[in-house]
Amino acid sequence: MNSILKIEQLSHKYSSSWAIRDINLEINQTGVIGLLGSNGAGKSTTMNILCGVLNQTEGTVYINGLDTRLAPEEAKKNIGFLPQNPPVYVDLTVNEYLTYCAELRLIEDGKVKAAVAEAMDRCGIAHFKTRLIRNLSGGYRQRVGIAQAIIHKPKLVVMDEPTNGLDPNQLIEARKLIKEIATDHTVLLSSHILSEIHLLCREVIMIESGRIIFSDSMDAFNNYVQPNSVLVKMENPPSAEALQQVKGVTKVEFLSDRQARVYYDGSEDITERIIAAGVQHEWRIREINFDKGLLDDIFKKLSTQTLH
Ligand SMILES: Nc1ncnc2c1ncn2[C@@H]1O[C@H](COP(=O)(O)OP(=O)(O)OP(=O)(O)O)[C@@H](O)[C@H]1O
Repeated sequence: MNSILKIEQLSHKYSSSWAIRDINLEINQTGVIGLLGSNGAGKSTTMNILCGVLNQTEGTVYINGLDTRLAPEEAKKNIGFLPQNPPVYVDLTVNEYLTYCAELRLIEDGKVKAAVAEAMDRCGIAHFKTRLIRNLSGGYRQRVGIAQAIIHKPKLVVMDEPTNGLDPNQLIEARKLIKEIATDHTVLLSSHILSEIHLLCREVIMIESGRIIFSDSMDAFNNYVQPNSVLVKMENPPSAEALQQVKGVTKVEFLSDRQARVYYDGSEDITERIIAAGVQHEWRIREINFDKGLLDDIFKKLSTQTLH
């Protein structure tokens, strides 16, 4: 059977410098696969090549066994793409825009209506079908972007930083939708936020300076990386001493009035414990994330090794 995605020795050069170098990978299953890398690591370049938006300098991409250079139209039937800034036409209604996308995807005339209805249903936007896209919130626009990416039922759905810029509620909804989409599609999703990849992905591919430095399951990644701090945002924060009373917490640093970096002893249930204490003492916790600063340490650690 053909792999859903196979990349061989992919490299790309913009004018004089290489943005990605010798990327090799193969994906055979549904689920969410994370492409994790800091800004400028080469995520968008890789995704743009996969989706045929950019022509690679060297190497080959196969989608469902089809070489994207030799059979671009056929290969593209198997890909849906949600770019970093989706080209959503704001003067069209949701229904008009998705109908247009379905036609672009060469869905047969008689099947367009049903395809649009199914994509809207799946993305929870059917009730907004006659609304102009300009009048939708960021979260709903993002859903329209996801709907266009799945309208032709591609095997592979590529999403470039899909949760960027969403507020906490929209984030929760977007994650739920992406996980649901991944039950019968392969979703390749990029992010520079480790906690995002942690929450969403079955497998993780880390890219740094245009090269893959780690590629394995999330479990393998978790065994490898031991985060030891979380960032906690609170509306009504306690003193550092009070936070330090939570079992497992080893040190607390306030980064601003309402945000603390909380170091802990590696306990898996540290977030639950902080939340329970927060509820009990009314700290009004708004967000808890594994410390993003940590990513740099992981990159440093991995960059000095050859893990594939
Ligand atoms: N059109 C371009 N012309 C020249 N260099 C580019 C161009 N696009 C990207 N680059 C460079 O290629 C490298 C990889 O960029 P890319 O956008 O793929 O990274 P990224 O991981 O997606 O980062 P970000 O999250 O910031 O989008 C960077 O050094 C970037 O400056």
